[in-house]
Order: sequence, then structure tokens, then C-alpha cells
Amino acid sequence: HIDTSQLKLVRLVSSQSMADPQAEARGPPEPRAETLVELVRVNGSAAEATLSSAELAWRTTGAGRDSGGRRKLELESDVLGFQVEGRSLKLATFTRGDVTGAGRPPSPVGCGGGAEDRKRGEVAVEMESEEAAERWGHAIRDRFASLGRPKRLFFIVNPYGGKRGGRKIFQTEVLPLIDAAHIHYTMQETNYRLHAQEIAGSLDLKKYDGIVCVSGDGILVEVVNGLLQRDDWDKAIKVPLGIIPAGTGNGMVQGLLHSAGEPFSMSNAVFAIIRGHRRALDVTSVVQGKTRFFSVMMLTWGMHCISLMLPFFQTTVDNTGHPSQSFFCHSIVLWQYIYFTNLKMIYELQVW
Ligand SMILES: Nc1ncnc2c1ncn2[C@@H]1O[C@H](COP(=O)(O)OP(=O)(O)OP(=O)(O)O)[C@@H](O)[C@H]1O
Repeated sequence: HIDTSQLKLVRLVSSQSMADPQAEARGPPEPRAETLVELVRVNGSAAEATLSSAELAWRTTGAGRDSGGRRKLELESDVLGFQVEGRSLKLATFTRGDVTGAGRPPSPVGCGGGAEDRKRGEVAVEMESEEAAERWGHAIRDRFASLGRPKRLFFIVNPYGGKRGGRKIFQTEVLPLIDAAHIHYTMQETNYRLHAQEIAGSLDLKKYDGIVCVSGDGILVEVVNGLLQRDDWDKAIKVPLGIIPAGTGNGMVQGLLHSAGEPFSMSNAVFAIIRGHRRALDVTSVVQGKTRFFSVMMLTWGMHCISLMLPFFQTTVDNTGHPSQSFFCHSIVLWQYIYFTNLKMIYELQVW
């Protein structure tokens, strides 16, 4: 609870504060990777396969019904992970539509776009030699690294958020995809209020490529507060943060997925983290007496207030700056309207 009579200052800490910390380290974009071509068997069918910087494509060469059909996997958006086993390169796919050709008529090249849910699958590419499989494995690993995919994640799970499904969501929705992506992880459940803040305040951040909250927005805000209260806060706040919707409103996830052009779903939220999707968020700082609070949601609150002051402003704006049409958001705006029109005090507020 914040005593609003003492609300003195809303300060925009930095519009870049949650930007990709590895962007600088990664430096300028890699030169285009060499294209590899091999005669292989894909899910048992003879094919000519090509690995370019962005995709793995193959054209079947056998005499069957499917002969000459071309299929492809976008490495960034269709592949969860892969492993090399002897001469075999096994790709765990997560696609909209069928790209393997098993069980359905051939689909046209490309499988991105559309609101259809992604489904898991496997594409097994049998190479002529173990060396070839290793070479392709290295090449795909390099492609993933250049996309900024995380290798080690720290999960904070709130078992009491929303409908108290955090634990189950982690086990059944998050872990299978994280395992398929071969991401190493550590998981810690929150045991009490502000536990997430404590965890973020003392976590050895060198060990992880990101912190993921399986929770509502409240835990994310705790994590931001924990990071910003550290002595090394300026480095700490650059650690990528992720959120898997296990809360009540989940406004942050909805906004982030919308900005990435992905429909809101649990698996899309997990996959966005695996793919290393990032965007910068503003952090606000509120000083109340001698205490300072940080929030990534407070700006939304501010934006709603501004929207209320403009009588012809038709839409609300969510925390990522996108128009939000949900009934829930409009209810919040209505509640804020009633709240603010009943306030008798004027607050000093600066944003810069
Ligand atoms: N083990 C726990 N026991 C009691 N409270 C907890 C525990 N773990 C976390 N909390 C508290 O639960 C609160 C709400 O958490 P969270 O944000 O995950 O869910 P929510 O409030 O339901 O979702 P939303 O923020 O989307 O409305 C947080 O303030 C956190 O401090």
C-alpha cells in the first residue's frame, strides 16, 4: 500500500534499462554464414538438404509421391532445439502446421504466421557421416548463439499466484519446452511475500542468462525491485527478465506477446523466452518519504491517468505502449476514473 498523499515523484529511470545486455558484447552482426549442402535422409526419405543462415530446407529426391517436394524450417521461429547422435541430427520443432510431411499431404513452403497453435514435432536428418552431423550441429549452434538464445535460466515460481497453478504450469508447460531447447535451469519457489525480491537481490547473476518469473506481474515487480536495490544495480537491471503467465491479470505477458506479433498463449510465452526475444521496458521509481519503489507497471498506471484526462482518447494503452482492448483493462480505467475524480489532492509529478 502506498500512501498517495506522500507520492512525490515518478521518475523514468531509463527507457533502455531492460535492454539486451548482450547486444554490445555480440558486436556488429555476424557475416553471413556459409551455406551447407548434403545428401541426407529426412525422416527416412532421401533428400538434398541445405542449411543457410536462417533456415534448414530440403527437397526429397526419391521416387515416392512426395518426390521433389520442398520443405523448410526457419531456425529462429520453428526450432526449439537439436541434438547430434552419431550420424543423426535430431531437431525438436515447434511449428504452426506440418513441415515433416508425416501423416498429412505436403504443406507449402513456410509455416510461420497465423494464429494456429504451435505443435511439437521432430525432424530427424540422417547424414552420410558423423563428421557431417557434427559440422551441421556446430553450424546450427552458431546460428542460435547469434540469435541471443539463453543457455542458462533461473526460474522463480510463485505457487500462490493467480489460480495457484504456478507449480503445475512450470512442470507441464514450461519444463518440456525448456528441456527440448536444452536450456539449463535452476528453479526456486517463493515461500512468502517479497521472497522474489530477496532472491533477485542476492542471486549470482553471472550464472544465468536471464530470470524468468512463473507468476503474475507482482513477482516481476518484486524482481525489478530486488535487482535495483543491489549495489551492482546498474549491471543487474540489464539481466533479461521473462514472465510466464501464472497470475491473475497477466497484463505484462499479453502486452509483450502482442508487441512480438504472437497470440497470447502459455507456449508462446515460453517459446518467446527460448527464442531470446527481448524488448526494452521503462522502469519508474516512486519515492515515498525515505522509501523508494520501482515498478515496470507504474508507467501503465500513469498512461491510463493521462488517457483519462483526454476526453476524446478512445483506447487505453498497455504497458508496452500498445492499444489494449480487453474488458479487464477498460474496467481498470473506469475504476481509476472514479478514483481520480474523487481525489482532493494534487500530486507533484515529473517524468523525464
Ligand atoms: N508463498 C507465498 N505465500 C504468500 N504470498 C506469496 C508467496 N509467494 C509470493 N507471494 C506473493 O503473492 C503476490 C502475488 O503474486 P503474483 O504477482 O504472482 O500473482 P497475482 O497477484 O495473482 O497476479 P497479478 O500480479 O497478475 O495480478 C506477490 O505480492 C507475492 O509477494
